[in-house]
Amino acid sequence: MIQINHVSKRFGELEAIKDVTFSVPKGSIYGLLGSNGAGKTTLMKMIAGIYKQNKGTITIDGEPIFENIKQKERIIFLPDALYFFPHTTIRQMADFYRHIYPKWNEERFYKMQELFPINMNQKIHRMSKGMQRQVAFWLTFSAMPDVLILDEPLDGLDAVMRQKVKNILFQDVAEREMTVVISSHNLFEVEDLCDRIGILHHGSLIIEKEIDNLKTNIHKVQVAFHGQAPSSFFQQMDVIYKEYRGSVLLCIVRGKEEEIIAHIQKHDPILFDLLPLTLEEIFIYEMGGKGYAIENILI
Ligand SMILES: Nc1ncnc2c1ncn2[C@@H]1O[C@H](COP(=O)(O)OP(=O)(O)OP(=O)(O)O)[C@@H](O)[C@H]1O
Repeated sequence: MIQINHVSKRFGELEAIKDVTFSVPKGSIYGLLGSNGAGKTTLMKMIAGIYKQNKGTITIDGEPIFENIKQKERIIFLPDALYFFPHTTIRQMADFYRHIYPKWNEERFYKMQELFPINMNQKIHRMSKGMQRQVAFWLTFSAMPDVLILDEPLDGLDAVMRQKVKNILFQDVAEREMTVVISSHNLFEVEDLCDRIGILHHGSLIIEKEIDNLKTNIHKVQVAFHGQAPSSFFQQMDVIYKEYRGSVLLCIVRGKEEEIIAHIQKHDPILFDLLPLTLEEIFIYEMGGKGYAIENILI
């Protein structure tokens, strides 16, 4: 279990993370979302023990992580910009990982050659960006971390390789209860991978929910009336966005599905549809509610 408790982080005058609290249960996948510069990488670097928070506590299975070698041997942080030692081969990097990570699994490393079709004696710096990312996953999965922190993890991988990596990730979460934190701007991927998400905005956690719960409380409504929508239509409904497309009114509404349907039907619409939102749409409208400009992007 990763526990983040009232954590703040400053860079000089900038408060990059402001009083953030959440937890990630063992054996689950947590998606960290947010606009550019929201603080995702900073938070992940603190969870990985690379940065020290100015306030609050971060623990993994009850123990603080910063400068804790025993804990760090259980964690791997895969940054968006990968780093390998210059001129090393995959085999040489694997030998390095074997000394660093006590749970390194040499048998798994060899077995994964079938999944990552790259010669292990090839020099990594000569490989393409996507191949280097494959190597990073190959080494990471062979190191058998208990906690895996992934910053924009699947960038640069082709569709087949993305699926292979996701399968191993799911397998490690299900079979050995690996705990994963992922940050990504690809919300379709996050939706597919994560059990729970947190949205960061200007360093604060503005939403923190299970993906399934997130979707049950926000809906897209398409409705039309004879003439304009009656003013009472907007009362008693938590409309977070609205836009007219000709005579059709498109709204994003917070609330329970059955209550929204009952309210709308009371107003005798000539057309009415209630549609689910994708995670990408939820992200856009929730961010809109926090002052992030979203005009005319209803999809
Ligand atoms: N080492 C640092 N020194 C000073 N400021 C920093 C440092 N690292 C990050 N910041 C600042 O902290 C804020 C959060 O940055 P961070 O990289 O955590 O955002 P992010 O959510 O990962 O963004 P993106 O989605 O664009 O990658 C930004 O304003 C950034 O300029």
